[in-house]
Amino acid sequence: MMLTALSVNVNKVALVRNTRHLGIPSVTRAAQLCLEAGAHGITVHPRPDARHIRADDVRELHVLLKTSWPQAEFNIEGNPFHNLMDFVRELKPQQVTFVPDSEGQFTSDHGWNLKQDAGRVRPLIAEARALGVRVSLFMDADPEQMALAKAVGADRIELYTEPYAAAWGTPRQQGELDRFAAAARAALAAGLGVNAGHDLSRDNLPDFVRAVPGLQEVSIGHALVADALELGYAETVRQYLQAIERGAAK
Ligand SMILES: CC(=O)[C@@H](O)[C@H](O)COP(=O)(O)O
Ligand SMILES: NCC(=O)COP(=O)(O)O
Repeated sequence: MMLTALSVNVNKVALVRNTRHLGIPSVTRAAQLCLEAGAHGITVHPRPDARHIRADDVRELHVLLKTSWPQAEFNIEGNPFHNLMDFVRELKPQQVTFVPDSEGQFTSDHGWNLKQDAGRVRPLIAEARALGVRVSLFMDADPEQMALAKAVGADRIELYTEPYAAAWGTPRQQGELDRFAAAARAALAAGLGVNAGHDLSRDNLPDFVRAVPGLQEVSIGHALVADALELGYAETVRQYLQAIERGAAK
């Protein structure tokens, strides 16, 4: 059975770093320690307002991965109509994740509506793929949109998991898991790979991994960095990898 890859999102390391002009905590050192502990990749979301990840962080992480971690994946997220495509053209990461966020948005909180956006994103997906970059579309758990994601040229979708995370541990949990499983099945049936992310944690991860078929990658940042403040990066990554393994176990 395929093991779900863990991609660590280091946005929040950059957020703390940006509150002083001292360069600490280091984003590249956080990535190094997470990769040494077994993380399969690094994710960044260089928002246009540079509230956390800055262009220099993206370039330095690209060099770190290329020189020291060639088997690890670099996943750059963002809105392709803002600053994202400049990074895709310059760095050609293994994966780009198109996220329909507005410039000042508090955080990502919805997926694409391809019934209205397909025509706009199609050429940018084609451009990224022509550069050899895998394209993932940030999507709500809506089975109807999955065939559209395939038709517009995406390789994968990333399921926006906040609704599941908010339901975890409540009577709504199973209903949300069923909804996400149905969306994943629709994505797989359409020939798409399945990623997931947003508000995933070491507590809610096992149930999600167990319920959602074909889950290739989870990208996790906020909760993981919060845990690393208590446990350190290495122990935290170890516990997140264990959480994935617990979910994958029969
Ligand atoms: C797309 C998504 O759900 C997250 O990867 C996003 O990067 C979160 O952004 P913030 O870290 O700015 O909340
Ligand atoms: N795509 C999700 C991601 O990269 C991190 O989201 P979060 O764990 O910070 O909510």
